[in-house]
Amino acid sequence: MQYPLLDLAPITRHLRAVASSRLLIAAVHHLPVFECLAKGPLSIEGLRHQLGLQQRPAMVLFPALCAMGLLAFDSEHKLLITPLGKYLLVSSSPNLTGYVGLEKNDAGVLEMVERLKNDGPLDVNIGLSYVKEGNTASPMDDPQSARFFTLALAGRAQYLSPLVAAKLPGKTHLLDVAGGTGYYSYEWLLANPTARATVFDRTAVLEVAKELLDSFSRSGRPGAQSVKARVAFQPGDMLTDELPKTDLLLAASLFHDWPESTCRRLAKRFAEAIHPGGELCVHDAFLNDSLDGPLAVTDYSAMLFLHTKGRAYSRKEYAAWLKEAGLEVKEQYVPTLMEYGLISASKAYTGE
Ligand SMILES: C[S@@+](CC[C@H](N)C(=O)[O-])C[C@H]1O[C@@H](n2cnc3c(N)ncnc32)[C@H](O)[C@@H]1O
Repeated sequence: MQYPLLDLAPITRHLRAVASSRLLIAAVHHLPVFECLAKGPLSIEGLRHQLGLQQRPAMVLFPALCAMGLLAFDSEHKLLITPLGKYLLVSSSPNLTGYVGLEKNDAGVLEMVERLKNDGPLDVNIGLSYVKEGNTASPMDDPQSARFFTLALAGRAQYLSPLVAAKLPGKTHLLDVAGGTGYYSYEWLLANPTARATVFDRTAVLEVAKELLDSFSRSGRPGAQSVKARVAFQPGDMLTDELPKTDLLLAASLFHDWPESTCRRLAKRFAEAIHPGGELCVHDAFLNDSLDGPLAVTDYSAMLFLHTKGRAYSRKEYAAWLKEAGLEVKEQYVPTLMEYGLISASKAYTGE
């Protein structure tokens, strides 16, 4: 790779923008967001109730409309329509509602509307990408689709992992939960030549990770050959199985696949797996604490909403779960690239 790295964010921004276009059309033509607010500002909860939306779709839609400059928060943290957003009211003359409605019956828009209204697909037995929960069949357990979804993330992980590895602390053992390709572990082991790592994921995903480790070891990069013997692959269910104890736990692009209640549960499970003095690092893209952007992340959140059980969260939301799990959250935010960054939290020594 060439250094300094070129930020690939423009590519993912364009990719994700389609999901937020669908949010915009849905908000104007299928959920009367602007008409509801025409009577005056409403709290998030107030607007959510008027629209009949559950929490997750509301927290995908409202921040996105703020990031687009169409809604904003007033001094009482109520949502209002901005001067730009007023052009999406049928009572405004002129307005762009007709123009925005050209694609209102597009299949992708209708799918977004269904998922917004229902907080996910109508058929709850549809296997969602990157998610394995309970007895519902998951594409991550089917060899063919697990390979497809895992390899789809390989380029991003391969590109970001040297940067992430350089910013992670040096410890003796890394637990890469839901590690996918395992690239974050391989790069971290290259940077920490005596450390070990465990990649924890579903069996079918780990089959792909093992092949990628083989190529990584044979890449000819100095030290790469020594990495293979220091990696363990552990198949399992991170929601129910006991996790190996570790002094550094990485949760890369993981929490955003899950609803808030599961994120809380995961934070607790991860905190339990960390030795006193150890650290938990989250590599992800974060909403502003004010929940009104940035646009690149609200676009991403719309895409995550369509394909997983999650959405993008703010650093404040992560901090609350990690604190609740007994960890000490660090103030520092370490940006990487492609809108991602690292936040971390440590587990206090017990003094034993
Ligand atoms: C979005 S991918 C992230 C992969 C990797 N951390 C990365 O950043 O490239 C989420 C991963 O979570 C794994 N996963 C989902 N549900 C799981 C579960 N219940 N137990 C273990 N792994 C799970 C998936 O198989 C997938 O590899």
